[in-house]
Amino acid sequence: MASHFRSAEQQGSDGAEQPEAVVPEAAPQAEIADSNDSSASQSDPLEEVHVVTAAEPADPAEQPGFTSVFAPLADEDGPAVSRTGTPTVSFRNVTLIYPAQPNKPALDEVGLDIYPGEFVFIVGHSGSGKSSLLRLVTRELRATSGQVMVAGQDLTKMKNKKVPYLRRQIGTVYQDFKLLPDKTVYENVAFALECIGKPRSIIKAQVPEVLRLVGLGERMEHFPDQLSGGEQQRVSVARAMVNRPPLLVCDEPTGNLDPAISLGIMKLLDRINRAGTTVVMATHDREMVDSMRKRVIALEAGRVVRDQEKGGYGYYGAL
Ligand SMILES: Nc1ncnc2c1ncn2[C@@H]1O[C@H](COP(=O)(O)OP(=O)(O)OP(=O)(O)O)[C@@H](O)[C@H]1O
Repeated sequence: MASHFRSAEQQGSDGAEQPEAVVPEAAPQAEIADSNDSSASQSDPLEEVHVVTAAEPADPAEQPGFTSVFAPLADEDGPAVSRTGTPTVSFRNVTLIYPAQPNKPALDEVGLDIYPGEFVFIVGHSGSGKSSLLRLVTRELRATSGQVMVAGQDLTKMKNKKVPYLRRQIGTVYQDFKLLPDKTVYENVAFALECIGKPRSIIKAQVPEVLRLVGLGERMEHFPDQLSGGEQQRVSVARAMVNRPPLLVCDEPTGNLDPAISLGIMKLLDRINRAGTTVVMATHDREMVDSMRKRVIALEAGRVVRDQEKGGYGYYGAL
């Protein structure tokens, strides 16, 4: 599968590098809000392929040849992912040490490759390093040593000013949804596109489409506090996917949801993956991991202790 990523080097303008800072826990979604980013151009090849224009009929999904970020629901196994070409995510001897814990690496010499189209669960005890690993992928954090590559770009060397361009190619979904409470469902999703300078016509076409696809077509004018937890998580999935990112990073997306609702979210993420998006998900949800039979990477004390095709939640010590 070809990579849909664009090089951050091609996207940013040159200039003096900004001082490096550890980006706070806050939302990568908010990081999309790069108001100085004038290069959210319509000549973006990724977006030209996928964009739904206002001139199209009300339901583009009914048009011949329409391709969505969501594949049809399917019971059979998805297509095998060939692990060739440039990995979407590649870690080489990655160590991460938080200043507050200098003697205890959060990640310790981690090596892994995740290829385009894969669906990978990251599992492990609390504190094993799952969130830290994901935060390296989104460049919320920089590795202390080693190399983190995302779509061939070396994030350990990437200048801060290029990070927003990386982030707009990575959808993120979190346990706590991170919705803006004073914005409607529609506005929450539209905001992600507004922040990267999308024209209003594109926003008006694309936001209702993605909300219909997550089953919230009738809830667009509701506010987050009028929705159930599962519905709020659907909004955050819609927000993550509205710009068709090739990589979706999820940190405990079902952590606040009951099992039945979690299943619906997982089916949604599975459809997104089957439509070609690489999904990397940290989770404690044993039942979900066991039922999905996807690739499982297990961490223990910051080290990879298991990397298994069609794995189960398992026991972290087992190799
Ligand atoms: N900001 C921080 N400062 C110092 N240490 C941190 C920080 N964030 C995480 N850690 C430490 O890094 C290690 C890995 O934490 P991390 O949050 O990545 O684990 P996790 O597997 O995601 O845990 P959980 O399942 O509870 O979310 C832990 O020892 C944790 O205490």
